[in-house]
Amino acid sequence: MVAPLAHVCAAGGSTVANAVSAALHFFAVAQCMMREPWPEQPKIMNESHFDIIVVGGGSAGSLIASRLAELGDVTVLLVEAGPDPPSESMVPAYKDILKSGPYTWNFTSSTDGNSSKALEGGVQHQPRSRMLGGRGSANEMVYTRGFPHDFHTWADIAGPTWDWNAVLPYFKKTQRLTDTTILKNPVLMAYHSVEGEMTVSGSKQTTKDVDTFLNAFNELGFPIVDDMTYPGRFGAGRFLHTIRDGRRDSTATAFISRAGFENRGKLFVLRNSVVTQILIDSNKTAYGVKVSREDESFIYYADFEVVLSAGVFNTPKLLMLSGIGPRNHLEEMGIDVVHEVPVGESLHDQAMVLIFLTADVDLCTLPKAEQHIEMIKYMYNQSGAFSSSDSMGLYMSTDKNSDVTAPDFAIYPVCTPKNFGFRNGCRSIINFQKHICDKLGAINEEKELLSFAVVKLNPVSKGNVKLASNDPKDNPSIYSGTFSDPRDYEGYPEAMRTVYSLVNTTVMKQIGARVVDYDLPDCNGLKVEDDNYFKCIAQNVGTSAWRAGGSVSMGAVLTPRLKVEGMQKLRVADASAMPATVRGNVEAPVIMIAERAFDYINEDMKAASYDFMVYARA
Ligand SMILES: Cc1cc2nc3c(=O)[nH]c(=O)nc-3n(C[C@H](O)[C@H](O)[C@H](O)COP(=O)(O)OP(=O)(O)OC[C@H]3O[C@@H](n4cnc5c(N)ncnc54)[C@H](O)[C@@H]3O)c2cc1C
Repeated sequence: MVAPLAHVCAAGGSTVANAVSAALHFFAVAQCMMREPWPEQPKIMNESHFDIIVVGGGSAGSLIASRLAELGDVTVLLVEAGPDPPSESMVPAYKDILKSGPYTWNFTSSTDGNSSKALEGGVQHQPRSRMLGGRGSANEMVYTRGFPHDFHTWADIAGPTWDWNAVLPYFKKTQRLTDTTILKNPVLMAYHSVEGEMTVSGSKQTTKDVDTFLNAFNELGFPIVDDMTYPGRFGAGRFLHTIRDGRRDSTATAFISRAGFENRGKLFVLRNSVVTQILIDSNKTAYGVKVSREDESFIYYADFEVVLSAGVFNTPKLLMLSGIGPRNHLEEMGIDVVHEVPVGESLHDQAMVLIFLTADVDLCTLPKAEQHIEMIKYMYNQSGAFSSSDSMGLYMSTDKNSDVTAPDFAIYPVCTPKNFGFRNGCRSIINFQKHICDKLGAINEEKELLSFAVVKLNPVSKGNVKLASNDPKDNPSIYSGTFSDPRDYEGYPEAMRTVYSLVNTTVMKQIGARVVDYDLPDCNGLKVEDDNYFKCIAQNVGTSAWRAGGSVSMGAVLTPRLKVEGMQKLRVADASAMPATVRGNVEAPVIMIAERAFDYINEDMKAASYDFMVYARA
C-alpha cells in the first residue's frame, strides 16, 4: 500500500543529494502518503439543477450522497462548508488535536448559571468539525451503538421502524469488522458484519495503562468484556475503533475518497461552500439552496428533494434562517415564518464529570520521550503507537435491580503523560477556569494525570438551539441544559465513588494513585465522599460529553421517514434527528440514520416514478 503512493508523491524531490535533504524528502513523502485522493473541486454554474442536494458532508451527509450516486441515475450535489480534512486527521494518535482551531465551528453553549460553574464564564466548548467527513474526520473513532433499550425508547417516540431489531441491519450494513477476537465468536458476530464499507477494528496490542485500568475495574467487581457493543453483557473493556490499516476511517474516506470517482459520475462534492438558506415556494416545498462561496452567492436547484445533514447545531440554524421553526423566536429574529414547528427545542446531550488522579509511578503507554521514534515508525509504514487508539471504558449500572439489561453510567479513563502541556488543552478544550488549569497543569509538569470522565448515559435534561441573529455567519445560540432536571444528579455519587475507590485497588496502590482535589469553594465545606459532595463536584465541573442530538427530532419536527412535518421535499438526516440519547457514542447511530435516510429517499423516488434529470458531465 505504501509504495505506489510514495512513488506518485516522490516526483518533486528526486534530485535530493545530501542526508539532510534526504531526511526532509522522507518526511515529505510520508506526509504525502497520508493524503487521501479527495475529488477535484467541481466548477458549478449558478442556477444549476440536481436531483438531490445534500447539505453538509459530515458523518451522515457523505454517506447519503455517495449511496445515492451508487444508484447510477441520480445527480447529487453535496455541499460542505469546510475544506478536505488535513493529513493529520488521518493519524489515530492525533485524535485530540482537531478539537479547536480552523477546522472547527468553535461552538460554545451556555448553561443557566446553575451548572458548569468551574468553567470559564460557565461556557461549555462544543467542538464540531468544519471539513469533509464532519466530526467523523476528527472524533475519537470509538465505535459504539447504544443498547436495545435506547431504541425501544426511539420506537416509543418515532414508531416501530426505529426499534432495535429494525435498526440493527442498518448498523451492520456499513460495518466491516476486522477485530479477530469478535470474528471468532459466533455469539458476538450475530451483531456484526464484515461486508460494509467502514472498517471497525479492535485494539492491536495490550498497553500498560489500559491493562492497569481494566484490572482495577475488575478488582472492584466489574466483568471484563470482549465486545463493548454486545447488548447481552456489559462491563469494562477496550472499545472498537473506526481505524483501517493504521489510518482513520470515516464516511468521507470510506464513501467519498475510497469509493473512487469513476463510479460516482453524477456526484458533485462542493467544498468551502456554505448553504445560507433553503429555498421554499408558497406550497411549503423545498426546491433548492442558496450557497455562499468566496463572497459570491449562488443558487442551486434540487428537483427531487433537499436533505439537511449539517449537524446538530447547524441543521436547526439553517431551518430557522429559512423560516421553519418556533413562530415567536423567528419573529423576534425578524424572519418571515414559513412553517411553525418546534425546531431546536428538544436538544439532548450527556454530561461528563472529570475526576483526576495522579500517581508516583508512570503508567502512560506513550511517554513524551518516546513519541519521536513512534512518529517515524508511523510515517514509515503506519505502524506503532500512532497507528491505533487504545481507548477503553466501563459501563456500569447504579440501578440495583437484578434484571438490569443496560448501563446508566460510563467511566472513560485517559492517561496524560508527564509534562504533556495539559494546561493548554484544559483551557482550549475543556474551558476550566484558569486556577483549575494552573493547578492541574502544575501537577502534569511533574507527574502523569489520569483523568476519568464519568458520564450519565440516559439523562432527561433538555436544552435548546436558537438563532443568535438572522445573519448566517453567526453561530447559533446553544443552551446545553446540563443538570437542568435535578433527576440527572441521581447515580453520580455512586459512579464517582467508583473512581475514588480505584485508588484502593492493588494495581493502583502499586503506582501510588491518589485523587486530585479540585478545591472548589462551593464544595469545600462538604464532607468528602458524601453524596452531596459528589453532586456539588458534578454540578460545578460537569460539561458536555459531546453527544448532542435531537435538535430537529423525530416525533417533534420530523416524521419517522425523516421528513420535516408539514413540508414537502425536505428531509433531515444527522444527529439532530435522534429522538433520544443512546448509551454510548453517537457516530454509529448517526450513520445508521443516514443509511435509513438513503433507503427512504430511494423508495420515495420509486414511489413517485421520479424522472431523473439527464445530466451530462462536461
Ligand atoms: C470532540 C468530539 C469527539 C467525538 N468522539 C466520538 C467518538 O469517538 N465516537 C463516536 O461515535 N462519536 C464521537 N463524537 C460524535 C460524532 O462524531 C458526531 O456526533 C457525528 O460525527 C455527527 O455527525 P453529523 O453527520 O450529525 O454531523 P457532522 O459530522 O458534524 O457533519 C455536519 C457537516 O455539515 C457541515 N455544515 C454545517 N453547516 C453547513 C452549511 N450551512 N453549509 C454546508 N455545510 C455545512 C459541517 O461543516 C460538517 O462537515 C464526537 C464528537 C465530538 C464533538
